[in-house]
Amino acid sequence: INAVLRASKVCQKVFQNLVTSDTVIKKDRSPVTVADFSAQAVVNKILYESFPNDPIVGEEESGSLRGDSGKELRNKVLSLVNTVLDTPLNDNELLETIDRGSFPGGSSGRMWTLDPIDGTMGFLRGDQYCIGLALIIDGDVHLGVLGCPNLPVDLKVPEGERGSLFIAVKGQGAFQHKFSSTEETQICLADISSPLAASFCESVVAEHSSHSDAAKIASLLGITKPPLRMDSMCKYCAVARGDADIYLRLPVSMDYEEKIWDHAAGCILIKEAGGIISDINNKPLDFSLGRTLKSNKGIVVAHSKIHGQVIDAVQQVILKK
Ligand SMILES: Nc1ncnc2c1ncn2[C@@H]1O[C@H](COP(=O)(O)O)[C@@H](O)[C@H]1OP(=O)(O)O
Ligand SMILES: [Mg+2]
Ligand SMILES: [Mg+2]
Ligand SMILES: [Mg+2]
Repeated sequence: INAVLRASKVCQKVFQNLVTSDTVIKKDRSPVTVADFSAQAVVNKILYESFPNDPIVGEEESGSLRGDSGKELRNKVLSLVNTVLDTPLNDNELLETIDRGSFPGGSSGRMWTLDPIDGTMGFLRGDQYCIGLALIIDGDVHLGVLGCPNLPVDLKVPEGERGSLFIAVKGQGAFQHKFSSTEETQICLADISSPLAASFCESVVAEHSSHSDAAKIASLLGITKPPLRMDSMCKYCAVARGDADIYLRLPVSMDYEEKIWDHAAGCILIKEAGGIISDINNKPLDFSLGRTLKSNKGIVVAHSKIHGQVIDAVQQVILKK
């Protein structure tokens, strides 16, 4: 929790200092690059202090921070990281710390998986993004922490306080608290018995999840509410606390392999909040095969009472293609 909150703070600082309307209009990704590396360094360093022997499957690697060509970026990252760490890092320690995330994954032992910023498009727009961390033991997710700096504490009060943290521990339930307090409330999916009344959420970016297939599935299920479009793993958080009932991630290209850091923390959050998570073929997500979910395609999340009906509709639409 400490690691995710400090990484969230780093991302917020980057946004305040570096992201201007100019960077967004020019589609300049440099602020998010600084934030990606800084957040991964912060989480990896804090994990190392408590669990020096645990390997980490992290999204980023230090290549573009090395040498003369990486000096400017490296210096930006280093000074940012050292504003939130208790013991400062030097150049070499920074690179080593980031590259502690290079573990290839697999089916045995303990490992962490980290997405230092999920939802880069949302980050740059000032919308939703997430720092996602999960502990996997023998291929099974045991713990997930998701930091959502821009997610309203209550989605029904969109102008209210932002900054929501989500925690799930296997067998212990799912919880939310505000960034500004440590008081936890238990969360669960909205109770729903028919897809007719459901609302669904999906990616903002249509290249990540087919909006047209989702519209057909919604129509088959009789869903009339418009989709809640949101970047990042915040979609898992929204469904887990009942802001929406279904999360559809429908493959656009058949060769894309989902990454484990994009789903591990969300997966346990959904299960502990009483939901079902599978791929589009109703197969459980398999986190034991390396850095990607190579045996799965897409994601379907829903309350256990309607997940089967959602899968039937997904199958009808996908098979027809
Ligand atoms: N073709 C794709 N299909 C599904 N997800 C993708 C695809 N390309 C990239 N992504 C990943 O989708 C995530 C964002 O999802 P969302 O749109 O729901 O916010 C990112 O982690 C991004 O990975 P990457 O970091 O490699 O760009
Ligand atoms: Mg991601
Ligand atoms: Mg990322
Ligand atoms: Mg990325």
